[in-house]
Amino acid sequence: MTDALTDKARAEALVELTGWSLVPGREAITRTYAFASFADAIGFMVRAAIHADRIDHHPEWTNVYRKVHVTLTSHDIGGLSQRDVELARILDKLT
Ligand SMILES: C[C@H](O)[C@H](O)[C@H]1CNC2=NC(N)=NC(=O)C2=N1
Repeated sequence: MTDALTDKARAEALVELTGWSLVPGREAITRTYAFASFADAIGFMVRAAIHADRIDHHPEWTNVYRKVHVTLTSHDIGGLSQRDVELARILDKLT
């Protein structure tokens, strides 16, 4: 379990996490990744899934052809936590 981000930590995270934005009306952040091919998008999802499971924090996501839409929130606390920031950093590194 983890605590909700403070307003300051949330603002700092959004500055650092280029390409991520708050989901209107939700305690969640979102980013869309675009890949060169469907195979690249699925390859990303497979690698990301292994990392997500390792840190026990799991994305909400959908794939449409070459794109992967990711939403991160901490269901346990009904809000944003450092675990969302950690997973966002990991996903960004995988691309
Ligand atoms: C018991 C287990 O650690 C929790 O249910 C984890 C699993 N993965 C999770 N993933 C996400 N995104 N939010 C959670 O609150 C969460 N909780």
